[in-house]
Amino acid sequence: MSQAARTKKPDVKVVILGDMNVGKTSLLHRYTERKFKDTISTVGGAFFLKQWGPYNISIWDTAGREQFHGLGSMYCRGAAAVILTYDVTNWQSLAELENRFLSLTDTANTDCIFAIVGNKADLTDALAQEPDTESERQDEPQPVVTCPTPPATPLQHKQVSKEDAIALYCRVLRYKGLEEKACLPAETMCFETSAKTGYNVDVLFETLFDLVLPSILKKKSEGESATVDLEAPIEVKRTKAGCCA
Ligand SMILES: Nc1nc2c(ncn2[C@@H]2O[C@H](COP(=O)(O)OP(=O)(O)OP(=O)(O)O)[C@@H](O)[C@H]2O)c(=O)[nH]1
Ligand SMILES: [Mg+2]
Repeated sequence: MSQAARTKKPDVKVVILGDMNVGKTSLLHRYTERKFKDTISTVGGAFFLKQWGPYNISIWDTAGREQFHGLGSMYCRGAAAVILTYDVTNWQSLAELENRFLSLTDTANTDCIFAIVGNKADLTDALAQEPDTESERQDEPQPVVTCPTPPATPLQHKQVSKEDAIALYCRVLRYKGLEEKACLPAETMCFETSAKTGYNVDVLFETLFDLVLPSILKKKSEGESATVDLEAPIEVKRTKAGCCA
C-alpha cells in the first residue's frame, strides 16, 4: 500500500471492471503514471488513491480473469462509479460486460454512476494513434524530433461501434431499474480510449471524478461515514505492475 493510502482515507470509490486483457491496468497506469508500460494479468485487485480537490478518491483495478470473478462484487461494494471496460477490437469483451460483470455491481451504491469504456482505440482509429502529449509528464525532458513521424500502425477492424456501447449503457440503466431520462446521457458516459497513446484517458477519469463529488457531499450531509474501510477483511493482492506501489 502506498504512503498516501496509509495516511489518507478515501471519500469515495471508483471501480474498473472488464474482461482480462481489455487494458484496465494500462488505463490506470496511463492516468496515474502518465505512461504505457508492460503489465501482467492482475491478480485479485489493487487500488490507487487520487486527490481530487479536497477529497480522496480510490480507484480500484480488478482482475478480469474468470478465476477471480468471485471477488468482483466485494470490490464493487459501496462504489460510487463503475467503469465497464471492453476492447474495441473484441466483440466478446463487450458481451462479457453484460454476461459476467454487470451483476457484480449489485453491491455498488444505488446511485452509482456507470461509464462504458472501449479501450485500445489506437488500433482502430487514426485520431487515437496520436500521442497525447498533454498526458506526458511536464518535468521529463522531451526528445527533440528531427525525423519525420513514422507511419501510423495499420488500423484493425473495429468490432464494437460507439452505438453498440450506447445500447449497452441503456441496458445497464434498465438492469438497474433507472429511468434513462433521469440519468446521465449515454453520449456523455460512453468513452473510447487508448491507454497506449493517452487518448481520452484523462477525460474519462476526470469526468467521473467530477460526477462523484455530489455523492461525497450527500454522504457527508447525511452524516454517514463517507469513507471506505481500508481495514475491511478483503484480501487485496497487488499486481506485479504495482500501481499502488
Ligand atoms: N494497442 C493497445 N494495447 C493496449 C492498450 N491497453 C492495453 N493494451 C495491451 O493489452 C494487454 C492487456 O493490458 P492490461 O492492462 O494488462 O489488461 P487488463 O484488463 O488489466 O487485464 P487483466 O488484469 O488480466 O484483467 C497488454 O499487452 C497491454 O499492453 C491500448 O490502449 N492499446
Ligand atoms: Mg489488469
